[in-house]
Amino acid sequence: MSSKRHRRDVIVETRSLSMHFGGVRAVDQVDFTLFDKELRCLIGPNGAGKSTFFKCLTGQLHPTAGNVLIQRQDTTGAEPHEIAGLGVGIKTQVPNVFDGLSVDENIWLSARRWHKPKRARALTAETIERLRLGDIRRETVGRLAHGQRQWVELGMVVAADPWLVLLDEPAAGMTHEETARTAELIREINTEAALIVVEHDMQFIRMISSQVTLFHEGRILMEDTMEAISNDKRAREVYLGHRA
Ligand SMILES: Nc1ncnc2c1ncn2[C@@H]1O[C@H](COP(=O)(O)OP(=O)(O)OP(=O)(O)O)[C@@H](O)[C@H]1O
Repeated sequence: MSSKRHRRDVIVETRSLSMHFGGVRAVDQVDFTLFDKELRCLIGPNGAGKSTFFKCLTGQLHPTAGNVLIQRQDTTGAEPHEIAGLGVGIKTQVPNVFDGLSVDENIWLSARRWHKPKRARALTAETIERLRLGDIRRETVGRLAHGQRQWVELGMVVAADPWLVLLDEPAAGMTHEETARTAELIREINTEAALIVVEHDMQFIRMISSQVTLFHEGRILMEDTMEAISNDKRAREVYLGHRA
């Protein structure tokens, strides 16, 4: 990680970011700011625009208008591999593992994509330990349970040694225990990197106790702690009423 960055540096910014699909304003003039080492969850009811916003950050979608800046660099319209090349770890909802390879091999490939062999080996060992994947390191990923596969994917993100991590629903389909373990992993990753996490599971958000950005109809309705959002009448109406 760069030693030039400080905790209060703005590392992700969107300016009037919009993504329209025909007449649907999925994301509508969103101004968003993330500081270094922050852990931020994006929540909102179905169709609020969280995933679309996330995809504009990762380069999966190219916005209709406005700008995305990552470390003050304008990345509007960049491709996902270009964003990853800045040292950003991305986990999308679409699985990104090699089913026929072992856990070790998957993680090594990810580390080796960005680092020289010696550093890649060290990062692989470190990641296996950090994510407690030691017991399954030689297993073929295609044979793992859903939760374990998700952790291998998280491992692949971590193995690249990113300074910013973007995760789309990392706890989707997990049991309560797996969700708790994933929350623990995310807090651990946050000791070294900033994160933006799109998530539905409010229990999970409470477990990671992050700042939350609440989306509604393509816009940011509120930014605060989960507790403050739970206590806000309007936020409850648009979101929590359906879920809490
Ligand atoms: N590729 C697309 N083409 C057309 N409309 C889309 C497309 N992707 C998203 N939308 C629309 O944009 C709006 C925002 O969708 P988005 O998936 O970003 O919401 P979300 O907050 O992530 O919802 P969910 O929690 O259901 O995933 C919705 O009205 C959706 O139908």
